[in-house]
Amino acid sequence: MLYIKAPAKINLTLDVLYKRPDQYHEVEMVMTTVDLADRIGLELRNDGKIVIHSSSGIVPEDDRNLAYQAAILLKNTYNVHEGATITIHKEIPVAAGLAGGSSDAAATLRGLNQLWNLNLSIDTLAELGANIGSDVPFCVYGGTALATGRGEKIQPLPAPPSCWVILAKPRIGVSTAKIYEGLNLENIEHPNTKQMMTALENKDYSLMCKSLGNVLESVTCSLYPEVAVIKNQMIRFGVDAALMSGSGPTVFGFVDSESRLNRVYNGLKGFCDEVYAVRMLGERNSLA
Ligand SMILES: C[C@@](CO)(OP(=O)(O)O)[C@H](O)COP(=O)(O)OP(=O)(O)OC[C@H]1O[C@@H](n2ccc(N)nc2=O)[C@H](O)[C@@H]1O
Ligand SMILES: Nc1ncnc2c1ncn2[C@@H]1O[C@H](COP(=O)(O)OP(=O)(O)O)[C@@H](O)[C@H]1O
Repeated sequence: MLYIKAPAKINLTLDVLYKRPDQYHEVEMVMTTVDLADRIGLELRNDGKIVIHSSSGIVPEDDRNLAYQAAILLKNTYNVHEGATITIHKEIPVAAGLAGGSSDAAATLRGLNQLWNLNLSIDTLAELGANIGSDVPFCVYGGTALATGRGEKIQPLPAPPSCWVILAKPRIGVSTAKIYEGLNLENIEHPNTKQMMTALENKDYSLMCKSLGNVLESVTCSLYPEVAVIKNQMIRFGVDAALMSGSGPTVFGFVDSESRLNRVYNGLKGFCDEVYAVRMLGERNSLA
């Protein structure tokens, strides 16, 4: 059995520039992986089938599963005769703004590349992954990157300064399409992407905290007020900065001391059942 780690991502910035004729939005996002990860087990099958097992009751085990779609795409594109049993040990909350499904698809591409001895480059896998979803190419590379286009154009960035990340997910799932649809393009407060990139280059923690911004946050908060409630609680318990990730509803906060981490974590645990304290992974090569 081959095991591959599929980490969650957070969006340090998420900006929307305009709506494209293909109905996607042109975005500019600084993304980074965090150490909250699904584990994907891959086993070779000689009957050519792709079979999915998932530890989560809510993730589909059929062709709606993004890992299944990734495997079929790779198999058909490269005319592979073998199959695979793909076991997904789910740790990343589903429909949370943390790219769990995209990361499972990306890990499947990386893992099957090994299992089926395809010797494809990481760039080829990322290009293929764009057919599954906009966040899949970033997840193929991992680490920290600027994502543009509809999210599939990836430019590597330096790892963020070291700190703790607290994630809290209210008990709702959010549809990404619905949140993008709700965005009023006439009235956007754009985050300062360049400033965030400078913060990463200089490993400047306080500038990173100041530069966080996500144009989808107000859309999700107006549909689901509990997201704003969690963000305010996080700030009240003492994080240095907090932001919603992706289309939500997960909110993340940063602290740079362990004593404050414990205070925030325990405070949030009092009224939110899905709270995680993790490290950023930061670098591309941390995807063993
Ligand atoms: C918002 C983000 C930020 O990282 O993440 P999540 O909240 O999903 O984690 C991403 O842009 C989500 O990427 P992903 O979840 O892969 O989206 P896709 O499957 O490609 O698209 C789902 C739907 O979202 C909308 N969409 C997505 C990407 C984009 N640049 N513009 C869009 O308008 C479209 O309506 C599309 O049909
Ligand atoms: N392997 C998978 N893990 C999680 N969700 C999946 C997977 N495959 C398909 N999905 C579906 O993708 C949708 C989005 O899930 P997810 O990727 O967790 O969220 P997000 O896009 O907010 O980061 C869910 O409706 C879920 O049913």
